[in-house]
Amino acid sequence: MSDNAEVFTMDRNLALEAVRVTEAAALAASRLMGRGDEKMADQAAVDAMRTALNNLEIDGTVVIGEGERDEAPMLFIGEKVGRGGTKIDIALDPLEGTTITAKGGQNALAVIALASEGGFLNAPDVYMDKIAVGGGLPQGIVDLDNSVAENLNNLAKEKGVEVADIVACILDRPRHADLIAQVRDAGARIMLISDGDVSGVIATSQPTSGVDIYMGSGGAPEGVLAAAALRCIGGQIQGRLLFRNDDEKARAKRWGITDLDKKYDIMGLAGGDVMFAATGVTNGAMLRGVRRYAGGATTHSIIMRSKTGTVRTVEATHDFTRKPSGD
Ligand SMILES: O=P(O)(O)OC[C@H]1O[C@](O)(COP(=O)(O)O)[C@@H](O)[C@@H]1O
Ligand SMILES: [Mn+2]
Repeated sequence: MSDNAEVFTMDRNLALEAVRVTEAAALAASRLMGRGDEKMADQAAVDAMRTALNNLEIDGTVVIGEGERDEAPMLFIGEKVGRGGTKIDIALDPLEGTTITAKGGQNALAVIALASEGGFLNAPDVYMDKIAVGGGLPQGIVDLDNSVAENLNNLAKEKGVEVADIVACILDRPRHADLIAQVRDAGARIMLISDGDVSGVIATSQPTSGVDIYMGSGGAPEGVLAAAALRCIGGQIQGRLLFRNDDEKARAKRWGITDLDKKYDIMGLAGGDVMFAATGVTNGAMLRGVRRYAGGATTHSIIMRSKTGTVRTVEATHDFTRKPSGD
C-alpha cells in the first residue's frame, strides 16, 4: 500500500456516484438474461460500465478488471478511467455471473469497488482459495491453514450451535469434491452454488441468507471484490492464490507478487479506505434483479463504505423515454 493510502480519504459522494456505474452495467446485461450468450451479456455490461465510469470525476486506474490489455479490449488492468480528479484504484466485475445471466439463474451482479491508491491486491486472473465468515466473530475464528473440521467446529462453538446447524456455501465444482466430503464428514450442511462467489462470500455477513461460512476456490479478482464488501459490511476473509502452471505464476510476478504462497487477510486483499457497490442483474438473496416494463426498468443496489460502515440499498426507477441509454 502506498503512503498515500494511509492519509487519503475518498469523497463520500463517490459512493453514490458508484451506484450509477453498477446500475448501468446491470441494466445493459439484464437485457440479455436467459439468451444463452455469456459473452454478449458480459460485453454489454462492460461497455455500459466503462461509459458510466468515464463520466465520474476521478482519476481512476483499473486494478482488478476484465483481464490484461492484450486479452481485454476494455476495462483491462491498468486502464485509466474517469474525467480527472481524485486518484482512485478500481476493482470491477461488470457481470459477476455471466453464466447465471445467460441461463437466467440467481445472484448475478454488476460489481465495483473503489479504494484509495494502492489499496487492492493486484490479483491476477487465477484461482484463489478462500474462506470467509460474517461479522461479530473473534478474529481468526477460521483460518485457511486449519483443517475443515477444525474451522467448522470452532465456528459452531463460537456461534453456540451444533456443527449440524452450520451451513457452508461452496461452488459446485468437481475440484471441490474433497472439500465437500470433508464438510459432510464434519457433520455440517452445505449450500452448493453454480456460480457467483462474490455473492456467496457476502452471504456470510447476512443473517437472513442462512450461510455461515464460505469455503473453496474461485476467481482471485472475485476474492478482492468480496473482501472489499466485507471491509464495509463486516466479516473476515482469507485468500491464497492458486497457480495451475508457470504462465499463471509469471502473471502474478508481472503484477509485483513475489511471495506466491502468501495467505492474504482482508486488509491484504482490500486495504485502506474502500467503497463497494453492486446492482442485481438477476434476482438473488441480497438484491432483486433488474425488472423491465414498458418504457423503463427498476434496479436494486447496495452501496457501502468501510470508513463509516454505512450500508445503503438503492431502488431506482429508470425512465427510458427520457434517458434512452439507461445510464
Ligand atoms: O467457474 P470457475 O472456473 O470455477 O470460476 C469461479 C468464478 O466464476 C464465477 O462463478 C463467475 O464469474 P464470471 O461470471 O465473472 O465469469 C465467480 O463467482 C467465481 O469466482
Ligand atoms: Mn466474476
